[in-house]
Amino acid sequence: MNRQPQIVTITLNPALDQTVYIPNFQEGEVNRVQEHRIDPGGKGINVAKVVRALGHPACVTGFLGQDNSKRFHEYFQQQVITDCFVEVAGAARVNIKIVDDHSGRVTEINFPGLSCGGRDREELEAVIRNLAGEYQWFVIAGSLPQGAPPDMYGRLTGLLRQQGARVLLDSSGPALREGIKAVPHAIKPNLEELGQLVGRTLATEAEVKSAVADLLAGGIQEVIVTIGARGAIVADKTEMLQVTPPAVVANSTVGAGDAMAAGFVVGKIQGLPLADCARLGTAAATASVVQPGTQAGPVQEVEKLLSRVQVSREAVVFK
Ligand SMILES: Nc1ncnc2c1ncn2[C@@H]1O[C@H](COP(=O)(O)OP(=O)(O)OP(=O)(O)O)[C@@H](O)[C@H]1O
Ligand SMILES: O=P(O)(O)OC[C@@]1(O)O[C@H](CO)[C@@H](O)[C@@H]1O
Repeated sequence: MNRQPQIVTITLNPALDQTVYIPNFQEGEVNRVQEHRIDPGGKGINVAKVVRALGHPACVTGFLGQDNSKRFHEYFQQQVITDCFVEVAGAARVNIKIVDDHSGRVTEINFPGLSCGGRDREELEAVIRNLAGEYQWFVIAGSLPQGAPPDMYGRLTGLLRQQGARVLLDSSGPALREGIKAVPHAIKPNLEELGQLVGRTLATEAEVKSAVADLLAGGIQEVIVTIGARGAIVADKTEMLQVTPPAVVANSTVGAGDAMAAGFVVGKIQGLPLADCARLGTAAATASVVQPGTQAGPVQEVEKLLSRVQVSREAVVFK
């Protein structure tokens, strides 16, 4: 079988991200919205939009709710993203992202989202089995919909691995804990998610490195730990790198982690070494942070940022 180096992303619980800009947002007070926008999102969909912005083909699958699926289908058509979503009853959630442009703080309100049943899951597995025969890299990302068993990502990862595909898993809580039992090729937790996964607080560089080393020893090939504006630790069996983004004025940090995953996987399919995958991921993440709402940065911006990303074997993230 001649597999294409296309990236398929799996989003079981998509969202319309409603980003509201409120200067000096005050909890418990009346707050007035200055600007707002809505973007089709959910982690896997965000990964696909960045993959496309970087000039690579992307295919998306997962569940969409039939009551508002049109909005997503139209978006995929506009962005020239191959659309293999399975429709289920209901509507994708609307997640609220409150950006305080004075402090730069983002408050996220994420709803539980779609519900799926056994038939829905069977239909999706059939779609994914077909795609696995054709494509090589899969990014499974985000929370599980209601009704999905906690080991659903583990099951999908196992199915994809059996067919020789590579999986990057980006989730949190029980979905991530159960998912890694199927040993995905790579994972991309943020610092908090990594702490929850290993069951300990990770405050120092040594603590993070030891958690990463434990995961690599368990068979995961690449681990990316994102730490917001401070950057990321990116590791495989041979090296552990620290990557710092250039200082930028953030417009919305929502989806920055998804952009990092997208750039990293694009680097992998281009056959780049780990340091360059980390650099491309970080440049894509930084470019997305500058954009309003949950959007990809343009490829020209990513290219300009590449040389300003610092990749080091020394302690730069926790210095
Ligand atoms: N304020 C910022 N300025 C520059 N780069 C940033 C900023 N915030 C995040 N980044 C970049 O984005 C990457 C991912 O950020 P972060 O750790 O916030 O991801 P995340 O928590 O997984 O995000 P999400 O779940 O919203 O996608 C970081 O490693 C960094 O390179
Ligand atoms: O509730 P989940 O599935 O964990 O995260 C959903 C979400 O916050 O993740 C994306 C940013 O990474 C947003 O587009 C979306 O609203």
